[in-house]
Amino acid sequence: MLEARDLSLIYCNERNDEFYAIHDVNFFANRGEMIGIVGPSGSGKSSLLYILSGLKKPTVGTVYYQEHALEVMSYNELAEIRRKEYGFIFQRHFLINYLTVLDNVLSVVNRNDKFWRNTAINLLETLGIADFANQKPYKMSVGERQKVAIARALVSQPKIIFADEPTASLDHSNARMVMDIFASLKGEITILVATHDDSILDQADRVIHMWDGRIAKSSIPVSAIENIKQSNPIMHRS
Ligand SMILES: Nc1ncnc2c1ncn2[C@@H]1O[C@H](COP(=O)(O)OP(=O)(O)OP(=O)(O)O)[C@@H](O)[C@H]1O
Repeated sequence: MLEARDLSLIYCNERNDEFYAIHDVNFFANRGEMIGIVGPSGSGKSSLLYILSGLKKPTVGTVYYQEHALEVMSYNELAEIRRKEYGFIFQRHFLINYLTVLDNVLSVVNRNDKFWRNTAINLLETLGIADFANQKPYKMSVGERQKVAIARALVSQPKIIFADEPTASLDHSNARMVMDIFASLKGEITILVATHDDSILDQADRVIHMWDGRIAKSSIPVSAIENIKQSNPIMHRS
């Protein structure tokens, strides 16, 4: 569904030396997979998400969405894919402070359509913030605003969610709730979660570990191995 070949992203520092934010990365995500991207600060997690979603162009390499190279798409084609098929949760939430919470969530769909309004209200209820629907986001806590951003990413029923530190401002139980929501969506929706906290990724199908812009290793969480064993009697016996 999403594939990247030979990606590098090169910046220049103030002395004009080149350095690699992303270095020779190859990546694929199948439909419905939940993939964690972990690594320390500065290891390239956000850069990788931005490149995979077409928000940033790599210096080298190509990203393919459903086998179409993003680099040959027109600005409008790419914008259309981002609007209809991708959901984004950024580290900065980019909420619109003069709109209500409900209208922020509806800002990515047709806000006058009853179906989307009901979908948005259901999401706010699931996330425990329905009482804030008619409030402005600046009156809410950071964690509550993060949940609004999560509802906005999910409301259009995207095919892929790109989530950059989606639980960063949440306490443990709210982080768990958000990861449970993601886990309930995987299978249908592809979910990429960048985080420095790998403890939230126990329900991921795969975790890739970034280090200095490279994928240092890829691993499968223990719970995902258990699921594979249960669905595969030969593995289960061993
Ligand atoms: N616009 C930019 N100009 C120059 N360097 C940048 C730019 N954006 C990112 N970098 C550098 O690229 C490297 C990777 O950054 P990136 O934000 O992708 O890492 P990260 O793992 O997401 O970090 P964090 O967890 O702190 O968000 C870092 O060294 C960062 O300073």
